[in-house]
Amino acid sequence: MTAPLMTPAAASQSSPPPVVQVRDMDFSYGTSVALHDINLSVEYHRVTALIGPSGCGKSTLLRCINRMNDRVTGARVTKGEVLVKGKNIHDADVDLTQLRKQVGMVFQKSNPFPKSIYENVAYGLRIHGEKNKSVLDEAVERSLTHAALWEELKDRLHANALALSGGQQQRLCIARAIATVPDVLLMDEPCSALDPISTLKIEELMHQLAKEFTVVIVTHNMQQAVRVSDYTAFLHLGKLVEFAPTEELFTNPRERLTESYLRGTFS
Ligand SMILES: Nc1ncnc2c1ncn2[C@@H]1O[C@H](COP(=O)(O)OP(=O)(O)OP(=O)(O)O)[C@@H](O)[C@H]1O
Repeated sequence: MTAPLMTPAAASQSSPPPVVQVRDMDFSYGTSVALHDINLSVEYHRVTALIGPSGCGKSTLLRCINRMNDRVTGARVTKGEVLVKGKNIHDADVDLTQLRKQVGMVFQKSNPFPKSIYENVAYGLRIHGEKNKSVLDEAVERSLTHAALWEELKDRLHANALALSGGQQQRLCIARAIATVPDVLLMDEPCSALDPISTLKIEELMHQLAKEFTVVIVTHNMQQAVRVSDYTAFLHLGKLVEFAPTEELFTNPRERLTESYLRGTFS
């Protein structure tokens, strides 16, 4: 007897759940609502881009994934939930340091510490108690390799990170963020302060990084979203208007609002 074919429902049951799930989430800064009823699923080992006009809530949504908004007085999720690997990140037993190890972040402006290249990358492991030199050495080499910096920097690991170029500093920040092997890497306009060549290097890195991690990137640059991402979410006025595979969203958007944003004909 031949085995019955798997139904689509059974097939979807066997695939892993998304690494990040935002469900029915509202978010406010004090009394000002910044995000309304957001639903977003981020798949493992994919690059997901958040796009939309200035002030639509891209960075706020990104920072909800590792509770970076907790630093802002009065900022809070007022409805819904955010799950990382199935765990609600607002549960009372969530340790913020562990969460930010699991969900690393790279900012718009590179922010290396005024320490050596080696110490910048080893930092996250050290604060989690790692003292073994060979473990640290291995993590520094692995992370700099993933950030396409090892060959450039391996002979000057003890030089001050602030002496690096802007593009190298940003790749060093990527190396620092991945040294603790996060599940998810959040990138908030990581190329906006960089020249075209440094931007290209970081864009080239993204697909490599997604082999090991899951990447969520905020970008103002629609062409960059097309070049680097597998999925794109378009936000407008705090609402997630459309979320789809990038090629589909850019070539055949379902929503008129998405289409007019892509065409640059917003009224
Ligand atoms: N720290 C804050 N306190 C109060 N309101 C804030 C804060 N940060 C952002 N907002 C507000 O929340 C809304 C969304 O801002 P956010 O920075 O998330 O948008 P964005 O799409 O990332 O914008 P941009 O593309 O200009 O960076 C805006 O109305 C903004 O003014």
